[in-house]
Order: sequence, then C-alpha cells, then structure tokens
Amino acid sequence: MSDAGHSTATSAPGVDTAAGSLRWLMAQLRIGRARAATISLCAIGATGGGVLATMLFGAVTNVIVDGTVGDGAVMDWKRLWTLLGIQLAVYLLAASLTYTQGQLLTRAVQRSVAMLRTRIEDKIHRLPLRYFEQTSRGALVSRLTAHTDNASTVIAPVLVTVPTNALTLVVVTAVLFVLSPVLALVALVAGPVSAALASYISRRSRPHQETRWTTTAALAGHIEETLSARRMLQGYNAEAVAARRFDALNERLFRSERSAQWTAGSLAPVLAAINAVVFLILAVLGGLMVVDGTLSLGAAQVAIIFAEQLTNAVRQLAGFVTKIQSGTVSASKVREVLEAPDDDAVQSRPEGGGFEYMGRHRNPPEIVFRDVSFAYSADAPVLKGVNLRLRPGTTTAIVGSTGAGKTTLTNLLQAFYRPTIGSITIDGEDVADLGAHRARTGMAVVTQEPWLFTGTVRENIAYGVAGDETAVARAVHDGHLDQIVAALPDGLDTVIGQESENLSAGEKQLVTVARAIAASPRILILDEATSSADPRTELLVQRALNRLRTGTTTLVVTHRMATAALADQIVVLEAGEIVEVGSHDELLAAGGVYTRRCGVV
Ligand SMILES: Nc1ncnc2c1ncn2[C@@H]1O[C@H](COP(=O)(O)OP(=O)(O)OP(=O)(O)O)[C@@H](O)[C@H]1O
Repeated sequence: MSDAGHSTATSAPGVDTAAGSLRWLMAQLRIGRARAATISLCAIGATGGGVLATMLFGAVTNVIVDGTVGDGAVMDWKRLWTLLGIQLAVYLLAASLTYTQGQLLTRAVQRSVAMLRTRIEDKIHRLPLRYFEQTSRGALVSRLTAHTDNASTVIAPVLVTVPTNALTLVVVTAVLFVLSPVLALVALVAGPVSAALASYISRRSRPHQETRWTTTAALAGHIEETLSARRMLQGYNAEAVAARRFDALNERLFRSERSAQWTAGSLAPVLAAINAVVFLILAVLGGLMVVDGTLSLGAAQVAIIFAEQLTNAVRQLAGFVTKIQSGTVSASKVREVLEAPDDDAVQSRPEGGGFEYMGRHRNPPEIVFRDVSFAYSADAPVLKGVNLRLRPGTTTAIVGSTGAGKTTLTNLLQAFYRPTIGSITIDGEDVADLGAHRARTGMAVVTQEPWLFTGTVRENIAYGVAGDETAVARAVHDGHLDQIVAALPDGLDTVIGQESENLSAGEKQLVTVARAIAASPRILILDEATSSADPRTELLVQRALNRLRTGTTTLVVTHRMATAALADQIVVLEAGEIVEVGSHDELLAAGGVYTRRCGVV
C-alpha cells in the first residue's frame, strides 16, 4: 500500500529524485542567507581553529623534543608557554564558535520545521475534498509531523557537515602534502574508496527508507481507524481481523527498518575498518621516517592526527549521504502535499473577505441551481440537469431514495465540488466566482454525523462566534440544550469531543444544531440533522430551527416525511433528477412519488 494511498495525479513531477527533493527542500526552508552564512562561517571557523590547534600541538612537541633530547639541550620555556597560550586561545575560540553555530543551527532547524508545518496546515485548507478522499489520514498526519521533522534533519548536514568537511579535506590535504607527500598519499587513498562505498550503500538504502516511511504512515492510519471504530470492531468480534492487519504492517515496518538499518548501518563499520588500516600504515611509516630523521616527531604527530581528521571528514560526509537519503524521501512526501493542486474554488486564507461579503448581504439570499449536472467520476453521473430555485428566507426539503444525490446537491452548494455542467448562484453571484470561502460565509451546516472537536461545550457551540456569550446562551436555549448542559459535571465548561462518552449521539447532534443557531447563518443546510434525536427532542429542535429559518434560506435533506411536510417547497430527487417539486399539499394532490413515499397511496 502506498503512503499516500492516492492517485499519482496529485504527485508533483520528478519528486522522487534525491537531488531534486534536496534542492526543493533547501529552497523551502528559507533560513535566511545571513543566518545560513553565519552558521557556515562559525562552523568553518571552528574547523579552522581545530586544524590550527593541531599544528600548534606539533610545534609544542618539537619545542619539548628540542629542549630535552641531545647533549646540551635547553628548554625554550618562553616559546613553549607562548605556544601553549596561543593553543589554549585557539581552542577556546573554536569552542565558542561551535557553541554559537550549534545554537543558531538548532533555532534555524526548529523554525524551519514550524514553518513547514504551518505551510502544510495552510495547504490542507486549500486542498480539494477529493484529495482527502484519495489520501489516507495516517499519510497526511505523518507528513505534517514525522516527515516534516525528518526532512529538516538535512539542514545541519548541508550547512555544517559539507562546508566544514570540505574545508578539512582541502586544508588538511594541503598541509599533509607539505609535511610529507608519502603520508599524504596514503591518507588520501581512503577517500575515494570510502566515497564510492558511501554512494553505493546509500543508493541501496533509499528504497528501504521509502518503504519504512510509507509503512509507518499506513500503520498510523490503521491505528487511527482501529481506535475510532473500536466499538464496531468489538461488536463484530473483529479484533482478530484488525490485529492481523496490524501484524502484517508491523512486520513490514520491522523488515524495512531492518533492511534500511542494515544497509545504512553497514557503512560506518566498513569505513572504520578502512580508517584503522590507513591509520596503522601511517603510524608505522611515520615512525620509520622519524627514526630515519626525515621527519620531526612533531610533524609525524601532526601528520597522523591530520590523517585521522581526513578520514573522519570522509566518514562524516558519508554519514551525510545516508541522512540526506532519508531526509529527501521525507521531503518528497512533504512536497507532494504542498504541490498538489489547490481546490480551484478556494481562495487563500480567510482574512476578512468573507465577513465583508456577509456585511453586504445580511438578508437571506436567493439560491438558484441552473441546469446542474455533476459526476464524481466521468463514467457515473450523479446529478442530471437539476433546476431549482430556493426563494429568500424559505425552506426547501429534498427527499428521495438512498443514493439519489441529495447530499451531493448540498456539497455543490458548499463549493466542495464544481458542477460539471451548469451553475449555482447565491443572490445572482456564481458560487464558482465567489470562491469557497465567500460562498461558505454565513452558511451553517448540520449533518447526520455530528462533528465535535475536543473542547468545552461552550467552545463547540461558539465555533465561529468565539467570545459571543449572548449567542451561545441563545443557542443553548433555542437548541433545547439547557437540561442536557445542566446535567453535565461542569455545565458549559465540560470538555467533550468526537469520542466523548458523556454525550449520547442525539445530544451530540443537538450541540451541532446549537452551533448552527449560534452562527446566525443566512444559509442553513440540514442533512438529516435530527436523525439521532428522539421524536420529542426532534420536534423541539424543529421548532428552534423554524425560528432560525425566518432569517435563512434553508435546504433540508431528509428521509422523514413529517420534516419535509413543514417545508415551503419539497423537491423529490430520484437517480440524480428532480421528478417532483411543490408544497406538501400540492404534491399530495398530484398523487405521485411523494404521495407514495408518504404512504398515502
Ligand atoms: N465522494 C464521492 N466520490 C464518489 N462517489 C460518491 C461520493 N459521494 C457520493 N458518491 C456517490 O454519489 C451518489 C449520490 O450520493 P449522495 O450521498 O449524494 O446520495 P444521497 O441521496 O444523499 O443518499 P443518502 O440518502 O443515502 O444519504 C451515490 O451513488 C454515491 O455512491
């Protein structure tokens, strides 16, 4: 199963090349040139300090050897103390540069992660509904969290590992050649061998990294699904089915992690072994040259330490390749979300535009569906040539068989999809031109499945009218929630949520009705809104909604004829086509489908 679980149509072109993803990622992070340069300069300064300190170390050794070995040797204390003092100063400077670089880098990484998350979150509001239908929730959550974190781990290698190790390679190689070309050549042999190995192993590791991430996302999605459907699972004794799927995903994750670890993890020990051999050869050769007198002891020491630094630099660069490999896999996942086409009906973040628009249109609007046809997929038309007029301030009930297209009609009005043919206008303005945000301003929706977020009852009701206590109090009263709220341990401040056990399904639905009342909408969409309430509560809520309806243009989707009968206009939809329109009395008089549905005939 793919992480995305969606069609490739939403993938950005060429996202799966490591180099492309890396370039893209660095362009997204926007660390700021000045900050990036400071981090790199600090890292380079610290590395330079390390190189200098090592050379001073050789000089100190030579002063000690000159002052102690041989007849009449005199220790040059002044020179020795001066060198040790300079060395200490260089070490301190290098340490403070390393500290500064570390602090700046940490902040840059954290800021980049936060920024990327904000961008994905922002993007999620602009993605079309179709994207969510085709993408698993686990995949999206992992892109927002783990992938974003992992992608940002490439920042440190790019800003620090590459410049410092490149500097080490150049300076150390040059100094080594000056000290002893023979030792330099031996030390350099390890470089190309290690680099070739690193490149080979990282190529082999990428597919395992991919599988590891996609399986992690699938597992997260599965756990989420199992938790939210746990009652159903237990009710059907289907725990074993869920457990089998979990075991399969868990096993796949284990295998891919093991393979990724095996390939990536084999690099370090192989490089360490190469380094050990090189180090041994250098120590023996250096020792022989000191005995020969062709090299001073200090120079031999410096050469061996430099050779070690050289191989360390290569090893770090190799480690960087593995990290980049994993980071770019994550970057390509993040990129897929950010580059997926926006919902063409949605405008950027809702900032003011909608409310201004609502200010101009306070009265309930006229809504007109003109020759509307729609299909989710080209081969299966759902709505066919729907013509419908919802007069301002009236209620229209849509009735019809299961799958007739009733909810689809409300989805189009909410601009979740565009009609394939035809148009929908609100007060003469095409929803397609208004954009989703403006079209949805002043619209309240109550669906069959009550949606509650984790928060207090008050917060759930005040969704969209935050801080308006009068609106909440009115909504609680008009929505007949008083008794229910009074029975809750902390009243309006009781924390509830989608999974909360302290409210029944009907009570949850009443909270969403109260939310709609509090919003004082001018367009109200009720899709089987009171289906979970008992008949008495439904009646009470119906009355509350009736009061609300005087200031709204209302679309009610219902299977209950009693609810439909209260509407000003009833539309009977069958297989995506309107077959009857009229008031309850008119339709009963006509004796058609509606009459049969009412069970009169
Ligand atoms: N997101 C979707 N993608 C593809 N097909 C869909 C989607 N949503 C609904 N459909 C299909 O469109 C048709 C109409 O669905 P819709 O939900 O509008 O029916 P409905 O009249 O509201 O049914 P019900 O009374 O059962 O709620 C159905 O055949 C359904 O399978």
